[in-house]
Amino acid sequence: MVRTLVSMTRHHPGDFRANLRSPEPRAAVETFLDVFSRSSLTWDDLAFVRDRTTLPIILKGIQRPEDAERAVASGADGIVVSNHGGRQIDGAIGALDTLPGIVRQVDGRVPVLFDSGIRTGSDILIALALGATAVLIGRPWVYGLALAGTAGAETVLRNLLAELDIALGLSGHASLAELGSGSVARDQTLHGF
Ligand SMILES: Cc1cc2nc3c(=O)[nH]c(=O)nc-3n(C[C@H](O)[C@H](O)[C@H](O)COP(=O)(O)O)c2cc1C
Repeated sequence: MVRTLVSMTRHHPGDFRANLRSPEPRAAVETFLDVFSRSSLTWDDLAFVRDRTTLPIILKGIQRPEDAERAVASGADGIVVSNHGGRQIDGAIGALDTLPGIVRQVDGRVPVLFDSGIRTGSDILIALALGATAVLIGRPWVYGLALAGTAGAETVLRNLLAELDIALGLSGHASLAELGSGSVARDQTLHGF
């Protein structure tokens, strides 16, 4: 089943049928790597793209301060701290846990956007307090879209903004500008916070 699903994500019906007919089924992990990894891509490719466009380049999926540094050094105009939906590997570090270290490393040189699990206004507040320049929403607005089309997506976003207002007020902040690492508390023994 895994092999079938992965094959379908390639949008190559021919490959899909060929895989089904294969007398030697490939290991799921081998197929996964074949589909999702491009071992030929390196950081030099980012510099190559940078040299050829004046469009902003925002690099998504950053999880380590070292990679954030390389992204900035390679000319990225911003980064997105993200765990890609957390569905690629069990036990991966939570994106929020990586945020403070990356924010420290980037030190304001480029915007640090954040996604992964933003579901409520409090989630937005926490990410901004930990230094995100802004947050991105992945699945929630898609759920709204599925339920009620454009109006559903709008409702999801309006609810998030309303919740953010309430969370700000209830936590004693008059505006987003007042948010900082002192706005949130956390077990100091974890992840070097
Ligand atoms: C169906 C689906 C496909 C995705 N495909 C990609 C992808 O190709 N590249 C990527 O960087 N992130 C991908 N993501 C991750 C999202 O861009 C986003 O980082 C993630 O869903 C976390 O945000 P959320 O928790 O608000 O959904 C995908 C997410 C979903 C649900």
